[in-house]
Amino acid sequence: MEPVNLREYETAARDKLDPGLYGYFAGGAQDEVTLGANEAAFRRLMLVPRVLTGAGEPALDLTLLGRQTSMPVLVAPSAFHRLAHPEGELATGRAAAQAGVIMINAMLSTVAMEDVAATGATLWFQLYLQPDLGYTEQLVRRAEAAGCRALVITVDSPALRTGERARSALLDLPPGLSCPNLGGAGDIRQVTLSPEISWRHIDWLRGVTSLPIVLKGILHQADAALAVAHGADAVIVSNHGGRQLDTAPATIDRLPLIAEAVDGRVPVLLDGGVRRGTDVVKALALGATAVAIGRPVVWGLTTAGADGVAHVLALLRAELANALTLCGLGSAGQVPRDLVVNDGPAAGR
Ligand SMILES: Cc1cc2nc3c(=O)[nH]c(=O)nc-3n(C[C@H](O)[C@H](O)[C@H](O)COP(=O)(O)O)c2cc1C
Ligand SMILES: CCCCCCC(=O)C(=O)O
Repeated sequence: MEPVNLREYETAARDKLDPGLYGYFAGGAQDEVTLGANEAAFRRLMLVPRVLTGAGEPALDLTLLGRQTSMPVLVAPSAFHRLAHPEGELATGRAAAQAGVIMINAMLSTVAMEDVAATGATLWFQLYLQPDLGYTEQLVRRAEAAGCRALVITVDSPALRTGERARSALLDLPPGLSCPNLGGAGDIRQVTLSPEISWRHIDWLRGVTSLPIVLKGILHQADAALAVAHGADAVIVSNHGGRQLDTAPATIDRLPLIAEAVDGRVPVLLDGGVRRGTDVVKALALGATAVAIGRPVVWGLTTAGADGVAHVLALLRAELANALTLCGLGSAGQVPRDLVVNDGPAAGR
């Protein structure tokens, strides 16, 4: 039977995947405290609807960094889509194009960015800044030439996590799979996650490209303010889906402070644990312009390729529209702060 929500897509994908691969996609760092916290924090928040507003069918579309998108949901960057489905990121790109949403293509994509761009999806390119600036600049130029519309710099990864589930499968891709964005042999070992990367590198990047720069992995309000001061065009509140620093806080809990620090100067995006349309509404109420989803896209891809990803996006769109309507709202762009109260079952009342 076809899955009817994003959680059912995870079950369907788990049933199809080799257990080690499922562990890589589903897992988080160490004790997976952050992984669990992302979803738990959404469940703690409750929505207080308004009634008799006559709002009509809700509008979901918006303009993000100069590009039209059909709803405030993006495809988060995730590596190695060909581990999930033979067509890999090509299938994901087709689904994103069909849904009219932005796809953030990972540096560690198993399909070249040019080929993903050819699907017609609006692409942003995710990059781990490399200490070798010449190499980094080559990647930037390639992303510009491929028509990527923004660079998403992952800033939560000065090192790779330790253990356990999410670390498996990482270093050796099966024969025939590589990361063509890296050039050469496309070997993951060509990527350095370096603790030497700093704001100086963001300044350097700002000087070499006119593409919008998005910093992904912001959790502290002071870093959000620094991001704006260093010329970032957007920030993504993210803990890498609980896959990097374990016991980092849930993203939705950090969002209000970050939105306050940014104060409307650039869009604030969020990822981590978004599984329902109501989660999207909560993030919009707490100051996000849009959200991104990581694992649900991989589950859709595993289950049914491009059709599965398209269905995941369609389900979330329908849930979002329904949640807005039930809240008495006519637009995803105008979700009031007082819609959300921190009053859920886990709050101990
Ligand atoms: C299998 C997998 C691979 C990922 N690969 C990357 C990556 O290459 N670069 C990156 O910035 N984030 C990566 N992420 C993190 C996602 O971009 C995103 O922050 C996270 O998945 C959001 O949480 P969610 O999965 O709960 O939606 C990855 C996440 C997963 C699950
Ligand atoms: C050497 C870089 C490994 C990054 C792996 C991709 C990723 O971000 C993940 O969470 O997995």
